[in-house]
Amino acid sequence: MNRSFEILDVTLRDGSHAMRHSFTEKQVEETARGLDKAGVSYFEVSHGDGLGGSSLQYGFSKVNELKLIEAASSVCSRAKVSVLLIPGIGIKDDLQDAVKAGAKMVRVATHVTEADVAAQHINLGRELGLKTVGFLMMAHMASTAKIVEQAKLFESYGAEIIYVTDSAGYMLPNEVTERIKALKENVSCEIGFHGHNNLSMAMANTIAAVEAGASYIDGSLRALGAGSGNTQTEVMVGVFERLGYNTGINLYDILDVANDVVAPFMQRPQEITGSSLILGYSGVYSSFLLHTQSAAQKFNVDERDILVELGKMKAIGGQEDLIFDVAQRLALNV
Ligand SMILES: C[C@H](O)CC(=O)C(=O)O
Ligand SMILES: [Mn+2]
Repeated sequence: MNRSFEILDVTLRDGSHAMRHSFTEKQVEETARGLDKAGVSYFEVSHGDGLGGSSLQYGFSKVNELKLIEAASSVCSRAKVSVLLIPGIGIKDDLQDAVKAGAKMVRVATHVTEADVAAQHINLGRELGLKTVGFLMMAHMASTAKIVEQAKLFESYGAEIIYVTDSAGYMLPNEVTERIKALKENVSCEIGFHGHNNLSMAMANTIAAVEAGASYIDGSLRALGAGSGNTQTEVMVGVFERLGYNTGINLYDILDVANDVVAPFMQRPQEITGSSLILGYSGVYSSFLLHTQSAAQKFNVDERDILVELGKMKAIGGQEDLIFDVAQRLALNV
């Protein structure tokens, strides 16, 4: 039986945020081997902020991501490695190097209103023969009409799949349904959805996305990802089987890699805490969580106040330095 949709696992990329970008080759190799055995078709490996993300602004990687991509690719017999690239953070050379290391898919990620910065990278993805995806981040910050407009740009550049990305874990199922349906009606690419669980909506939103026609869905093992984490891959396999879909993934095998490989290296349980809930409530980029915790500690202010303020300012990915500015202002009461 053909798969009803593809589950794309992002443990080794979104999980990099939760791991403070400290993945080792051994962790990556063992996770990749397990994902491959379980029947996952695509999984992502990069710094949490994509190729070239290792920096003072985002956090330095313990191990160069090209080595991690190589390690993952070397143990896969069926699964293909995807990489994330934010234009300007990652450059064309990074993508070419990632292909040499074994990448077979690129997801070119932009803020939801900035698809126009992705043309060159999407073109390059196609030229290199990669499965090429446009990934619209912080999708809650734009109207459905705007998302359709931006998706049409991605499509015109050659993207084969377009993602609605709930980076802040802010969206509710009806909002996901509306956006995915509109994309299905207005572009001919396949549609994907990437969720975060800050308001405990990741699974409900994922079901809404699939029922509205999404054919690529992101998840991570043990939910390892930014903020409260992503839709949990192994739980998705169970839930969608119960709903009558064919995920093509073996439930016991995916449980084994989640529990025997990923759980032991997690730095903390992936739960909804006060601060990670506020990310969703205020519409703040999930990967701001750990930076906010560091800033709150440094300036002795409440993490939640920083996040609420960032939400009001409509801060977006790439503005991580604002977190420290806000914490300092709160500390000085100015
Ligand atoms: C660079 C981001 O972490 C991409 C992502 O996973 C999201 O926006 O969510
Ligand atoms: Mn994410």
